[in-house]
Amino acid sequence: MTPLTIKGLTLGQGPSKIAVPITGTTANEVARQGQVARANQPDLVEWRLDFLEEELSAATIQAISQNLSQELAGIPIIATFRTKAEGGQRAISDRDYGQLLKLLADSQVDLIDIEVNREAAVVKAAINTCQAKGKAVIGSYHNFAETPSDQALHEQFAKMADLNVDLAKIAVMPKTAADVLRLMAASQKANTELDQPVVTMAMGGLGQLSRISGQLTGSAISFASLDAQSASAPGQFTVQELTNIFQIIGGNHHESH
Ligand SMILES: O=C1C[C@@](O)(C(=O)O)C[C@@H](O)[C@@H]1O
Repeated sequence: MTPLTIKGLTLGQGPSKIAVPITGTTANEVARQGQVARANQPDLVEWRLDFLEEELSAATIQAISQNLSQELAGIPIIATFRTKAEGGQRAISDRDYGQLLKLLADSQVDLIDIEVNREAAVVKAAINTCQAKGKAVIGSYHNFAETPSDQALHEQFAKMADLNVDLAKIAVMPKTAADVLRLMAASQKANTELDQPVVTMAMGGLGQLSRISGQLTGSAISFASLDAQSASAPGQFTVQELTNIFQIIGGNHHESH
């Protein structure tokens, strides 16, 4: 695995980095959450565009990303449109998804989340465009229903590696303790096999341990909500909680690899 450095922040080396999602439904609310996020000094901020109830025009994306980038003063920004099909707020056609990712490639964000299971041509073109514009691509796969088999998890990581993404992220829903442990083991294995850093989580209360065990699993980023009301996925700690936990357990040191 080769660590990835963005705006001076190195992912895949040292402690797991904390990303705070911004889930505002209006531009004003996004700006307000951006201010609160900055006060908490996270390593990264994730702008969840699927929460926005405005039209995702080029002008809107430019304006909001520029505002966030100024407000966050150097904190790297991830842009994510989590599609309904993968547990997000809004449905989108493959064509519109591809268009949106192109707009994001021209915006002020630093990393772009791309769901790798959309139409293959759309995914490939979007990855190329984003990387050509200097953005880091997070290949992502979310399963809100279950934890797929070990083989299926392996195949998802392999697909992301083939697509040459910059980070490979998998989030699953565990139904049993064994599912959580399988996800963590798949993460640890992928972390030793893939060239890119991995990001993994088992969602929900059952999966919470997976959000604080990056030193074992290699997960390079853990997502934590601004407050208990604005979680972007089940099982997230708040940023204050996660910061405290990482102070106690030493965050994440990759010496074991
Ligand atoms: O990919 C992820 C991970 C996540 O789903 C979580 O479970 O923390 C939260 C999302 O906002 C983010 O895009």
